[in-house]
Amino acid sequence: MAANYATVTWDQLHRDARTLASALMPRGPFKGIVAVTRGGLIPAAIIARELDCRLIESISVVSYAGESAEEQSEPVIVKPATAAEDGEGFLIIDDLVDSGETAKIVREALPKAHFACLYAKPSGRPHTDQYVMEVSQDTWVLFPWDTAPLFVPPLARQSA
Ligand SMILES: O=P(O)(O)OC[C@H]1O[C@H](OP(=O)(O)OP(=O)(O)O)[C@H](O)[C@@H]1O
Ligand SMILES: Nc1nc2[nH]cnc2c(=O)[nH]1
Ligand SMILES: [Mg+2]
Repeated sequence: MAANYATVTWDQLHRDARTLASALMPRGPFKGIVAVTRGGLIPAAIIARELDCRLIESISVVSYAGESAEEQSEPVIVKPATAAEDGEGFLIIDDLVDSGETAKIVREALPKAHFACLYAKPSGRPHTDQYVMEVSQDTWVLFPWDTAPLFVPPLARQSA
């Protein structure tokens, strides 16, 4: 279990993706973007719009989860990014790097591509070329697609 949770709203995610797009501008234009499924899909769509990039490829990576969603095993590429070849001129987008294992396997497949993500935990930082915000290793990031608003009873009505 993570010690902390950081909730990212749709607004915040959109702002952070635009911030990343802006930081990526001087490195472009890119031949195309490779989205790392599934978490990289929405950030990649926002960044592709800002960079006016229309060639979008995906690399499908699956980490077969353990008992809890926060336990992950070795990631496996189940669909390669064929259109990106060795990655030259391409931008890889994921939502975050945590252990860095996903980024490592994706970069091995596309060694010449530039890797960028929104959030980076310390262990993942060496595996990304760029990120927007650092998050501590003991924080679990809750993305808007993983969460829903929930009724919370008033404090006065909660039993001890
Ligand atoms: O640095 P790591 O420890 O490898 O963790 C980061 C990866 O974990 C999450 O994906 P996940 O495997 O949960 O799958 P999803 O993107 O399909 O939700 C996230 O989207 C990153 O791709
Ligand atoms: N949603 C989510 N998925 C992850 N995969 C690895 N780390 C994380 C995290 O902090 N949040
Ligand atoms: Mg992912």
